[in-house]
Amino acid sequence: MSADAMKRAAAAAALDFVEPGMRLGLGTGSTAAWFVRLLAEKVTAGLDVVGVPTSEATATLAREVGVPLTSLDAVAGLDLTVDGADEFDPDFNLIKGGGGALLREKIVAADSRRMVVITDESKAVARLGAFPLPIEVTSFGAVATLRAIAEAARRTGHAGALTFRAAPGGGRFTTDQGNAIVDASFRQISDPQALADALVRIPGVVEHGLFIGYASTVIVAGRDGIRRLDKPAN
Ligand SMILES: O=C(CO)[C@H](O)[C@H](O)COP(=O)(O)O
Repeated sequence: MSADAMKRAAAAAALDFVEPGMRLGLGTGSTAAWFVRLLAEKVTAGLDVVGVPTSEATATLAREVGVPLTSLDAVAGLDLTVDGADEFDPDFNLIKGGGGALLREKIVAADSRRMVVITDESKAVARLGAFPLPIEVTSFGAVATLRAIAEAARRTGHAGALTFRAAPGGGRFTTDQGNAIVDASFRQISDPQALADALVRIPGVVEHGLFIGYASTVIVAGRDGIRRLDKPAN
C-alpha cells in the first residue's frame, strides 16, 4: 500500500464513528483531507452532518466537495473530531501542527466529545519529539518569545534547535490567525506535560502542538491493514 493509500484507508475507517445528525470537527492535513472527501461521498448519498473546519484549507476543500459547514460559535459543542497527527505515543499524546493549523485544531478538539486520530504506522513513536514540535507565537516580540521558549525548554530538561518556519515563497510562515510558528527540534520530549505547562506560561506563545489528553482513539493504517487503538477508560 502506498503512503497515500494508507492515509485514505485510515480516513475510511474513521467513517465508522460518524452517525447521522453529528456535528463534526474536520481536521487539517493530507490524511484529514481524505476524510473530508470520503465524508462528502456519504453526504451526497444522504448523510446529514455538519462540519467545523480547522483551517481555511479544510474549509475550501469542504466547500468544493460539498460538506456542509458551520462555525464553532453556532453549535453547542461537537460530537466528534477526526484529525491527523504528526506523531503519537503509547499514551495517546500527539504532536500536531505540521500543517500550521494547531491552534484551531486544538480549539476544535477541546470542544468535541471525542477525538479520533487518523494516522499511518510512520507516525507511531515510543517517545514524542522526532518530529519538530510546532509552537505558534505572536509576530510581535517573536524573537524574544523564541528566547523564552529556549529557557522554558532548558528548565524542563529539553534542548534543541528552534527555528521560525519559513513560508514557501520566502519570509516567515504565517498561520490562519496571522501568527508565526517556531519549530522546536527537541528529538526526545522526556516530559510532555512539564514542557506543555512551561510553554503556555510564556506570554507570546499562543499555543503549542502537544495534544495531551485529547485523543481517545487512534486509527493506524499499515502495510498489513488497519489497527484501531482505544485509550483505556480512566
Ligand atoms: O496537525 C496537522 C496540521 O496542522 C496535521 O494533522 C498533521 O500535520 C498531519 O498531517 P498529514 O496527515 O498530512 O501527515
